[in-house]
Order: sequence, then C-alpha cells, then structure tokens
Amino acid sequence: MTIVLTPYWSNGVQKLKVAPQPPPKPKHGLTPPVLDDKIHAMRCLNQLRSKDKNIEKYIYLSMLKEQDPSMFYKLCLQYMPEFTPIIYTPTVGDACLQYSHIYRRPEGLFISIKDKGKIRSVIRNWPKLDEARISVVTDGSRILGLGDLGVNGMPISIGKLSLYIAGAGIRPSSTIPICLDLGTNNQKFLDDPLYLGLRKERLTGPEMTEFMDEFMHEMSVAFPKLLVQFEDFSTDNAFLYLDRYRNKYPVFNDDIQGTGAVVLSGLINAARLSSAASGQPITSHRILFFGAGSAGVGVAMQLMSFFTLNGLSKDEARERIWLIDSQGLVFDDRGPMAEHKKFFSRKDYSGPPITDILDIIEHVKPTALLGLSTISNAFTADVIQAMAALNPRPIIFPLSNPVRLSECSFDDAVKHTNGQVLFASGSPFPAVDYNGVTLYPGQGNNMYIFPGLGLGAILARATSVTDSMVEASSLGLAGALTEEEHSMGLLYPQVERIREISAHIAKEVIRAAQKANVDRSTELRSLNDGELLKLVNSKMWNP
Ligand SMILES: O=C([O-])CC(=O)C(=O)O
Ligand SMILES: [Mg+2]
Repeated sequence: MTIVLTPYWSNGVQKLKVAPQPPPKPKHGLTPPVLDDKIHAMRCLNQLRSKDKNIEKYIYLSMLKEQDPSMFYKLCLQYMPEFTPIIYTPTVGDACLQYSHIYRRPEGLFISIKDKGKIRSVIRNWPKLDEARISVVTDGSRILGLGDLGVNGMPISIGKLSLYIAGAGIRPSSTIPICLDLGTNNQKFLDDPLYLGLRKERLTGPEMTEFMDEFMHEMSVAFPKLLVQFEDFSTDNAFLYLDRYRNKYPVFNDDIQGTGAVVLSGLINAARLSSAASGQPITSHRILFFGAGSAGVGVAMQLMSFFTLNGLSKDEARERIWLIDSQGLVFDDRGPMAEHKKFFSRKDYSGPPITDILDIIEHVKPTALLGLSTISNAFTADVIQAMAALNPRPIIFPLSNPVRLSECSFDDAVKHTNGQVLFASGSPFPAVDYNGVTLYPGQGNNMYIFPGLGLGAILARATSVTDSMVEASSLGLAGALTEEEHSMGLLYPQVERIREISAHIAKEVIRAAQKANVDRSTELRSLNDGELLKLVNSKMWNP
C-alpha cells in the first residue's frame, strides 16, 4: 500500500513531500575552471589527513560542515570509522576542553540562567522553529568523563547531532544543539579570560529546577514535534530530570538509557558466546559494575531485562547485579548512600566493607565486569587475570570515555586473557593481532542506539519515550549482526552499516511505541514490517 505522509520535518501544513531546494549555482567565473565533485572529495580528505593533530582535524571538519555540509556528511558516511573518532568520542572531548580557545563562530542555542523568566523569547530566536525535530541538551555539568566543563559542553551536543544526521538521516536543519549555562564549578575556566560562559558558581536546588521546568515547557510550546535528548548532566540531575519530564514530554537520557541499551545489546551477544564456552545457562551470569554513577546505574537497570527476558523475575534479575563505588562493594549495612544506588545495594552481605576490586571479584565471582568509573587502567593485569581464572571467556567492558579514561585497553584485555576476552569499550580501540588471528574490539558506545531510537520516536511522533522503546532499540541492535559479523566474533555491527542499523532500530522503536500507545503517527500502524522499514528509509535525508 502507499500512503502520503507528512514529511517528519514539515510543519504539518504541507501534506506532500517537499523537495529541498538546491543552493543556487555560482555565476560563471566565481569558481575555479575545473571543480569536479569526486575530485573535490579527495581534496577535502587530503586536507583532513594532512593535519597531524586530532584537534586540528576537528577544527577543519567543523569548518567543512559549516561551509559545505553536503560534502561533510557525504564523507562522514563514506569514512565513518575515520570520521567518528574526530567529530565524536574521543576527540570531541578535547574540543570541549578547548572550546573557549578554538571557538570561531556560534553554532547551536545558548540559554543561560540570566534568561530565566524569558526563556521563550530566547528560544524564539532559533531560525528554523518549524523544522526542529531533535535537540540534544546539556548543561555541561559532566561532559564524558571530563567533569564540569560549563558552557564548553556545547561541542558534545553538536557532535551527537552530527551522528543523528549522518547515522539516521535526520535533516540538518531539524537539529538543535543546546547548551544551558547554569554557571560552572570549574575554577580553571572561571579564571580563564577566554572562557565563553558566565563567571558564576553552578546553580543548584530549587532555582535550578525552576529554570529547567521553564525551559522544558517553553521548548514544548515552541517545538511541538521535538524530541529532547538529555546529555552529560551530572548524575543526580540526570536522574532527577529524566524522572521529572519523561511522562510529560518526549525525552530520553542518552547516558542512562542510551548507554544502558547499547551495553545490553553487547551483553546479549557476549553472553551467548560466553555461555557456549562455559556450558552455563544464560541466566547464571553475574554482572559486576565498577562505577555507580548515572551511566553505571542506568546500564544496570537496563541489564535487568537481560535476565527478565530470559525468564527470571525482577527480584531474581536484580540479584545477578553487584555495584562497586568509590567506597567498594555497595551493600545496605555499609550505611547511608545516594538514592540511585539503593536499588542494587546488596542485602545478602553484612561483613566488613570490601574495598579492593580483587577481593570483590573473589567474593562475587562475576562472569562480566563492566567499567563506568572514568578511572583509567582500573582494570589492571591482576584484575583481568582474575576474570580469566573464573571464566573461559570473561566479559570485560571498560566503558568510560574518552579513550584515556578507559578502565583498560583492548590490547591488555587480549594479552591477559590469552585472547579469550569478550570485549567492548566506550571509545574506539584498534584491532589486535593475537597468535596470527585478528581480534576486533566492540565499541559499546551509545552512538549505535541514539540515532535509531531518536528517528523511531520522531517518526512515531511519540508522546513519550517508554522503557519498552529503549529496550526495543537494544534488542534491535543485538539482532542486527550479519552472519559474517557473527563469524568474526563481533558483539556490535560494523559502524559502516550505521544507516541500515538505525533504520532497523527505528522500525523496532516505532513498533514498541505503537504497542505502548504513545504513537501519534497512528497511520503507521497499518503498515507491515517491510513497508514500515521502507518508509523509515524513505524519510532519511541524504547528503
Ligand atoms: O559521548 C560518548 O561517547 C558516550 C557518552 O554519552 C558519554 O560518555 O557521556
Ligand atoms: Mg554522554
């Protein structure tokens, strides 16, 4: 069947597909005599590759994106494994650290605490109100593992949205990077004359919540079709805002839910291989988290469904998970603790605190060790060997970003497990040759999830992003591996296939939205799976 749908980027008035207008051709004589598109792509690539510092590459690509977005996204799609570490993790981390120094021209929307009470008028200054579909919003309070970077957090919103455009075909003009300036507690920035944000201690408490309430309300009024992705808020606020707004507006938190979904997906594929080697049932996995912040607990929550999908009750699932924070194993009798840790705090242990990770491994006997601590090299040779002694194929996921904060390298994980490790990291590591075999690391980064999850939520015009939609994105990703990728021992699909993967995830997310009755594009319900996938693909913008 064919149906005519409102394009997802239109304002709803227009019912037919609108072909975007190509930019006017420059007049004769105003461009060089020979300017071939393919050769120009090579020229751009050569310029990129001639820079020896990654931050220089980042700056070059930012300029290219501004001056020639079509070329930028074309190259980005064609050279995904080369581009993502520059426009995204890990180089985007350096771009954030240095933002106030490398800044050239404004990009995105800045809303500061000084705008409280008049946020509406600031939002109204955004040039493309009708087209907005997705916004990535940060307050810079916990950028990657780099801490409070204040208004220097803007590049993270920009980087995530570049991946929405490249990876899920969201139209560039439909994206809004936002950085909220609520001050910063980063003294180095406060002392820096070049710092671009307010010189003010970071706002907390009721005034901060009032600001956020006003912001979210005005966003929903100005952009009725907008999905909001919260990014890199400090742990407490990440949970607070997700909880506060998730039933009111279409929002999700990438660090809690996106990371949770991507790790669940990798764990599903890793656990199959690990259980095949050990002969133990899938439900017997024991998962130890090193790090109990927003990402750690978000992932732990999502991993519950790994067990419940395999038949365990919620209580049984919770008992398969252990947390380590800065004081060691998290258990009830240890004393007061942050609210978000309580759910997984162990009730079955009441001895003296266990603080050493090796002692905790000895006590828990985990099959999987997940790092979300931002403590570089916390998984020492001893730790990795202890995991290998317990498991024929240990699952080790050092997930902290950027790469220098990773709990261990792929190389070390391979070496200390005699090549048996099932590995995924948050940031990219190179492949390793071990005994004549090339082993590939997984990249358990939420970049596999958020483009497809967002696209699905946008196309379904979901009123909220339900847990079932997030879970669908995760299962969609886990199921997206090809035969060849399985035979290579991969836990995640190859990133070159991002568009295909995002389309598949989006389709699953739309189905989940329909089941949960949160879809407003109800006309999509009558499509069969093939038709729905085709429709998703047809909605993608191509450079
Ligand atoms: O941006 C990334 O690479 C993943 C992420 O959300 C984070 O580390 O906060
Ligand atoms: Mg993040």
